[in-house]
Amino acid sequence: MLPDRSRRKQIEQVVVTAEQMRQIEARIFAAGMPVAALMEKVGISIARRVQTLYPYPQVRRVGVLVGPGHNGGDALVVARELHFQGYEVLIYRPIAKLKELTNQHAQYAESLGIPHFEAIAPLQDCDLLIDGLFGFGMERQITEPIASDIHQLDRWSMPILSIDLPSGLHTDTGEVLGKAVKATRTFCLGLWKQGLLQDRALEYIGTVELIDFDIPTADIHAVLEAPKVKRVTSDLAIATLPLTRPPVTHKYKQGHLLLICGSRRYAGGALLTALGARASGVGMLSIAVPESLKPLLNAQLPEALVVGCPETDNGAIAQLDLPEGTDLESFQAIACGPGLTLEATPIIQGVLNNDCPLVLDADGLNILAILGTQKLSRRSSPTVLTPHAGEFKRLFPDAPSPMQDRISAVREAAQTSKAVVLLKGARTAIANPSGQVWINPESTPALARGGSGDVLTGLLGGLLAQATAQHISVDAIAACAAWWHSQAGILAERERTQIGVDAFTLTQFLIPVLHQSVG
Ligand SMILES: NC(=O)C1=CN([C@@H]2O[C@H](COP(=O)(O)OP(=O)(O)OC[C@H]3O[C@@H](n4cnc5c(N)ncnc54)[C@H](O)[C@@H]3O)[C@@H](O)[C@H]2O)[C@@H](O)CC1
Ligand SMILES: Nc1ncnc2c1ncn2[C@@H]1O[C@H](COP(=O)(O)OP(=O)(O)O)[C@@H](O)[C@H]1O
Ligand SMILES: [K+]
Repeated sequence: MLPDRSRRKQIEQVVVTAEQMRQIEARIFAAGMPVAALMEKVGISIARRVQTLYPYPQVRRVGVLVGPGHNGGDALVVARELHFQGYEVLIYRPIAKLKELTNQHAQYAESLGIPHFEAIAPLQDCDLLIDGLFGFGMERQITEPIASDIHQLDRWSMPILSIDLPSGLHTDTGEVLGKAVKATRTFCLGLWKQGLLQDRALEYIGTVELIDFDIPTADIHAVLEAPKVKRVTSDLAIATLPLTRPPVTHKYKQGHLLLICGSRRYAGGALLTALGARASGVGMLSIAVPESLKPLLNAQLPEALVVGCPETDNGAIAQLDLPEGTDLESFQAIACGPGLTLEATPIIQGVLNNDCPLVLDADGLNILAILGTQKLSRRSSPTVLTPHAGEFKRLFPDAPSPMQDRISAVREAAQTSKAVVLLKGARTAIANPSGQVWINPESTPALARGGSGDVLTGLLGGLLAQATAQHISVDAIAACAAWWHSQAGILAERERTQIGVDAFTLTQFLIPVLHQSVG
């Protein structure tokens, strides 16, 4: 058995579907753990957290929503424990027929004199609600009268704590099955459920915390074969980032990145991409921009080698004019796209035909959507695509919608294109061509702001150049870039409020957040 801290770090990275959770639990029960004992353990852990967060007598009246399955059973254990701690507990039990174990707990709660109701109205004056209607056994749409009762909760203002998942959310896709509870906090049980990491679930889940119930890691490994879905925790990201250098090295051993970005019309995008790249610590930074942008870039990034390129009439890059003796394969990575405009199509064709690890974003993706993603499978070096949902749809019209199950969408896109795909959003998801998925579990809507994606492209390009030099996998480094970028947004928000995080400010928080995280 692993020491507790290291085990906890590992399980925080694991993400499961309902089916995988069922299989893991089945192994635990087959090994001899009684179902009732596990329910007791889980229920008591939740009751303790409730007491810490909402202590008696500041909070007195607690309503407990009880469904027919084991989610309801957990809720009844919580109800009983809170009753013994002095809280006034009221139970809402809309479905009379309960699973056997749940029924036993219901009978015992009755024998203790805890009142129960079929209707929701008697719970109106509660200070707090515990939602144990449905967990990962939720299998069909919620129907009346429960749907209307949940609708009623939206009009009340007390906090709601959901057990395992907000009732009504699909465990894997985060879809609302008819109607769902909007939780203030979710106590996710044992392992992270995939649905809690989908953008569309975020409105429902509130703050999520994992209630560990000591699932043996051997049972997790036995069920979860690669490819897996992983949460990019801080521990995972910091362990992967190329943060230390050998004592004897030089700039070209620390990665040489070429950025190709900007046009006369979109000068700022080039600057933000370059500032993102600077923060990555890349050994050498070359930036190809239209000739007219060269003074701006030189003034802001004195350390970079700025290559001014001939321009089209509209101020886009007409051709790459790299220095004597340099070609596209001289770099450890190329990142291109922000601000290029569609006039830069020949430039994108050129980089696609070269064998250098490549990040494509913004207009790079819009041009690729016209050229077709089939081109990528002919590349022998890795390609990373960083679309937001709109770009994703243009690139992968046949993949599942990125507005719905983002994990299936990004996985299918990576498998068909043979690229690493980083689907931007509130919970950015990254997939590699073998089907491994990473999800960035923490971010802030402060990042929903023009230019913040450009910063990510530069940061990722710089990390990719270093990863190539240090043999770190491309998907892992893309996941690290998403983590670093959003952590910088979170720190910037803390210091400057949610509306204070413009993209330039974001670049100024990349190093401070790393400094804070590494300690
Ligand atoms: N299996 C275990 O022993 C453990 C389970 N735990 C809890 O058990 C939960 C899973 O339990 P279950 O598998 O019993 O499933 P749930 O309690 O999530 O719900 C399944 C029950 O709801 C019914 N149902 C599903 N969708 C419905 C709908 N739309 N309308 C009306 N009824 C519907 C099903 O027929 C079944 O009776 C977890 O989420 C967790 O809370 C925890 O206690 C840890 C241990
Ligand atoms: N609601 C949100 N919560 C967290 N992060 C977000 C949210 N919306 C956008 N982001 C992040 O902000 C960035 C926006 O990138 P992008 O859409 O390319 O913008 P731009 O092209 O203007 O730079 C992405 O990294 C994305 O993940
Ligand atoms: K629930």
